[in-house]
Amino acid sequence: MTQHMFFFLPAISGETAPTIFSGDKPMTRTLSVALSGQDLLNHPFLNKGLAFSSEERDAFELHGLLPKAVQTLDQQVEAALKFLDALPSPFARHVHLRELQDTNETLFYALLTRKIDAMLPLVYTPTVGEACQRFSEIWRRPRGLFLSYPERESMEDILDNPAYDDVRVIVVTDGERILGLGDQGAGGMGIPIGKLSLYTTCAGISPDQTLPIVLDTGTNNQDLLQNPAYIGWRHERVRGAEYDAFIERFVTAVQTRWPHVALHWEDFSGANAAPILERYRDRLCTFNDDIQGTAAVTTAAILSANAAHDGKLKDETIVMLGAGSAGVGIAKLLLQVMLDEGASEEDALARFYMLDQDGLLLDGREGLTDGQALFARKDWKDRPTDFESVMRECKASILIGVSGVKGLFTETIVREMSKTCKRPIIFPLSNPTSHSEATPEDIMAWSDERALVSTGSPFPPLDLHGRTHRVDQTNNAYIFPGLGLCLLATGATRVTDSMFMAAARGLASLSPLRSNPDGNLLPPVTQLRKVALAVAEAAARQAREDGVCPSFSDDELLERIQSLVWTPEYCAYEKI
Ligand SMILES: NC(=O)c1ccc[n+]([C@@H]2O[C@H](COP(=O)([O-])OP(=O)(O)OC[C@H]3O[C@@H](n4cnc5c(N)ncnc54)[C@H](O)[C@@H]3O)[C@@H](O)[C@H]2O)c1
Ligand SMILES: O=C(O)C[C@H](O)C(=O)O
Ligand SMILES: [Mn+2]
Repeated sequence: MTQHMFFFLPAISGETAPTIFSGDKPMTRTLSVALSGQDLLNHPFLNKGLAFSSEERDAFELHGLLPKAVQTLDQQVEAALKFLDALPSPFARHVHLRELQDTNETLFYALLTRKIDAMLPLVYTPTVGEACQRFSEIWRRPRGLFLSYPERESMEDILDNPAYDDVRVIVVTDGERILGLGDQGAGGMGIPIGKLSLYTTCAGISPDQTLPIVLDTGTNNQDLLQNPAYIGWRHERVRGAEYDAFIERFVTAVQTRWPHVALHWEDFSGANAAPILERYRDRLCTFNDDIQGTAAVTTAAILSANAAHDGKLKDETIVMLGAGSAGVGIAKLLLQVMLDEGASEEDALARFYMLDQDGLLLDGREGLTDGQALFARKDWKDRPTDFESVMRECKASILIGVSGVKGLFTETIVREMSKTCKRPIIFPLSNPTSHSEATPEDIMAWSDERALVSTGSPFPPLDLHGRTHRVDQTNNAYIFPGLGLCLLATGATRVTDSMFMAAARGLASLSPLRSNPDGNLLPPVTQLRKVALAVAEAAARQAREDGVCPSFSDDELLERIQSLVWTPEYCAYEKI
């Protein structure tokens, strides 16, 4: 494995990680590089393809290996876009983009940053879902780490590789709950790769500081177990004490290897996500994106809707369809907003109706988690608990879908809600597109175009009152890149819930609806870079307030955030 082949600028101060570029514009600078020939071309972070100048081709023994033409990054981007355009499907485009990522990261990120609205659905939701399902077909070369249960004794040695010395942020999954697509085993690797490419695209975190990890603890997906081409550990999932010990060993190994790393958990099952977060959140700098990131973006969208008509959340009635990681996470943050607005806990809790696949959560139901028990109704004895009946009786003003099940927001449900609510807020947040609780088009038709709609996956724009209206994507992609940037910039030792609240308020402050009554709840994905910086700044101030990072001045915080931002541009190379 190659290692230490390039030098970085010194850290600006304290524990800030080394960066290659400073500020939002790349500095014209020269990088000292030790690799040459095939090794240099095979290094995705250093490879420039045809953009190596003729002097560099002399110095790095590239003549003959490259065809004669010399191209600029702009020309490469144009050529790549043309090629992508001609491919037959989003899946084919995803596969090609992944290949670009593994061969020339600068070009890959130049494409993503310049064409984020077109690229996001290809490298991320929804196409990444299909990529996880078909991961065994498309696996080509190593990226990130597969830490499998049978190889647990070697985990520390695997992490010890000097190639990972600069890692500052890890996204880890065990692949058990991939979007709404269930258990994808080792194929779940698509998700950490996709999430981390957004850390770089949106927040400018240098790709060499990121590490995607799959904890391969088996799979209960029978199709995968029976597929001779399956790339993962062909074994049923490890459970109970053995699973917990494996997670414990992983966290300890990570903490020993990188004491200041930010550890992001993603797409664990509902049964494991919250307990893991509770176990480790006071031990290291860690968060669960499905619980906390989702809560923050949803809260931001709802705060934006409320602000538009001077409403208060404590006066809304919320139905949450889905009582797992996302459902409980969102409800807890919304509850905090109501408490901040001055509601009593009792009054605030009375505003929530949370349902799962067995209907309304009722006090005393067996098997409720602590999070679910908090929202279980005490006042619903002997009444029907199915979704339709609850909707008929509770007069909801906000309906959130995090069930992972397509089509649950039926015409009856939406019409019922629209009877008693002038501007129903309806968010089918389940991913990917095929698992959305309803389409925006249907919701608008069934609500006489009165609903405020937002989805988890991207949907095409709507034609509303003769105008084109962008569909908001309430996806945690609006939060985690900026939060990660905050953690790296501040060196925060812990991630507090109030940092997610601050992130939500920071994002809500950018809502187009604030200045335009017909505007969207959230800024467009083309502004995700700006969003990440705003989220990072808001969360960083809160981290300081919460005492989980040094008490930097506002200027220092901003400088530390901005100094981390890596921009995908080539720099000149000189031979060491
Ligand atoms: N938009 C976003 O940013 C975002 C973020 C996180 C999760 N999600 C989506 O939310 C969904 C759930 O994720 P999660 O992490 O909470 O999963 P989870 O497995 O922890 O929870 C799923 C919940 O849905 C319930 N459910 C299943 N079938 C149901 C039915 N027919 N009716 C009512 N409830 C039903 C389950 O009982 C469970 O409570 C997934 O589709 C995921 O893609 C979206
Ligand atoms: O991955 C996404 O698009 C959002 C979310 O984390 C999910 O699990 O659906
Ligand atoms: Mn997720």
